[in-house]
Amino acid sequence: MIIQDKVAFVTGGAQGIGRAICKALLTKGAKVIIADINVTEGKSTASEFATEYADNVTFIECDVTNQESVEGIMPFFACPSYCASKYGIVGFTRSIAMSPDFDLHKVRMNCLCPDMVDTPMISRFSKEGEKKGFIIHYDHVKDAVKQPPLKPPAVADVFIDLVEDESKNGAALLIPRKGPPRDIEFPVYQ
Ligand SMILES: NC(=O)C1=CN([C@@H]2O[C@H](COP(=O)(O)OP(=O)(O)OC[C@H]3O[C@@H](n4cnc5c(N)ncnc54)[C@H](O)[C@@H]3O)[C@@H](O)[C@H]2O)C=CC1
Ligand SMILES: CCCCCC(=O)/C=C/C=C\C/C=C\C/C=C\CCCC(=O)O
Repeated sequence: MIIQDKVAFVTGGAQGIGRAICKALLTKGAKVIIADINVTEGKSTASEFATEYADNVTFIECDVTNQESVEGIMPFFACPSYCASKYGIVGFTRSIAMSPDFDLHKVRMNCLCPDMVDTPMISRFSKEGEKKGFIIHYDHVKDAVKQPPLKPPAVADVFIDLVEDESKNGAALLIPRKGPPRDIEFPVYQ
């Protein structure tokens, strides 16, 4: 798909991975709606981008859930409920992608499954995060957390590739901390 002049609705676009995706889309000439539950951060991000991209960016308040993760394909003992919600998104995405309605709407459904990304969210992988109930068994996970995380623009680059590649529908793309992104291969059940 050619991104220039398309309208993109980016949920969670005020900060972190969503913000990097907004920036990548604006760079490609899209008109971007930053949709986020955090009005202060959303307005601030929109006005910052508007200095360079003027009328191509706008903010609206919006409450939605949920974006995909590596935890949608691999179990993780430190946050089982979070992990379960991510498995759910993979199943939902692949189910919609194979719908017979696809021939009518032609909307492709794919998901990105990044490993840990350097955003405010990863502060939850800490002793403090454990005290607040975001994770459990911090002492068993802290070494994994020490490896350098991905940077949000690296995830946004893979997102742009996925949007531009019209051959992809129902894909789940793993973005590891080391090495190139790759398609997850799912077992075929007949
Ligand atoms: N940071 C990481 O290591 C990874 C994050 N993810 C997933 O990617 C997504 C984004 O994560 P980050 O950018 O790290 O998080 P973040 O916490 O930095 O940013 C999340 C953004 O979403 C907004 N938001 C939260 N709840 C919302 C709702 N109900 N409706 C609309 N907007 C809402 C927040 O206000 C914030 O602007 C999350 O679903 C996260 O689980 C996936 C893999 C790795
Ligand atoms: C090695 C771990 C790879 C982790 C990839 C990932 O998805 C990173 C997530 C970062 C933080 C998640 C930590 C805890 C999640 C627990 C609760 C989430 C609550 C959701 C919310 O809306 O607040």
